[in-house]
Amino acid sequence: MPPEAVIRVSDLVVGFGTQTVLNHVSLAVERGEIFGLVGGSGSGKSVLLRTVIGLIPAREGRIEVLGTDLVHADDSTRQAIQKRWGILFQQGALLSSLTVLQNVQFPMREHLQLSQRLLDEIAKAKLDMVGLGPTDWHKFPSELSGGMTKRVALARALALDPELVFLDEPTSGLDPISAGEFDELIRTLQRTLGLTVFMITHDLESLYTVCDRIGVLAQGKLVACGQISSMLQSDHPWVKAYFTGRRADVLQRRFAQTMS
Ligand SMILES: Nc1ncnc2c1ncn2[C@@H]1O[C@H](COP(=O)(O)OP(=O)(O)OP(=O)(O)O)[C@@H](O)[C@H]1O
Repeated sequence: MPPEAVIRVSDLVVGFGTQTVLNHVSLAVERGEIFGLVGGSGSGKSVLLRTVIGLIPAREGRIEVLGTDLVHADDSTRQAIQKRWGILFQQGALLSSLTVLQNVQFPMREHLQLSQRLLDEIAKAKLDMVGLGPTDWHKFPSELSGGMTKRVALARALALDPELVFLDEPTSGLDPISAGEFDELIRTLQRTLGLTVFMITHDLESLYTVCDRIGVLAQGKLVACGQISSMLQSDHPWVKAYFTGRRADVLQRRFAQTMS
């Protein structure tokens, strides 16, 4: 049986005014994989993610998520699908007036009717999953480090037990050790919870270590899509420069060792 696509984007065209940002982009993200989307600054990665989750309208094309055509879906169908995904926005986007625990409970309050005791229990369990404990429960976002903020945002993204999570540059702004730990956390959660992950990243290390497949956007098109090994063989100038440039050297050697 062919793998099941959790996200299927076909011939997508998105633009603003006279600018076409995505020009007939097609891609599929399979169930259970970690798909990394990469591309130069301004290449349309965030626009693609925002269009898939319904924040930006498509001019043409088809977007299917979890088997539902979202371009033509009515509000209630769309809301039912939205409950099945979680999103980690770039800066964490925590509500500054709410504590860590309350931030994680926020989506549950919106979508579920649970007692306060149950909300507390679930939120604490989600925070435990991302490595945060009782000393962090009652802190406000301003009292958190960058890494902790990302962890709280991830716990919130997991609040409704999603099948699919969207991560917008999950390791940006983290030092290399924290970024590595966060990558490991994503991988562990993806395996234990059976998640499908769609993530935008600039982080080469993440692309090498956690992504099962990678898609590359350039000039409004998906110019490469596949495993890291196919990125290393690509003739596209941007893909070549990105994956085989000097910065990529150490990772490439490490990758070659693991493959031999
Ligand atoms: N709401 C908007 N209105 C008008 N233009 C927009 C809007 N959002 C994005 N754009 C334009 O779309 C293009 C792609 O932007 P996008 O944010 O998707 O880039 P990106 O690949 O995510 O970049 P980065 O890696 O720097 O975050 C840019 O030219 C940007 O100016």
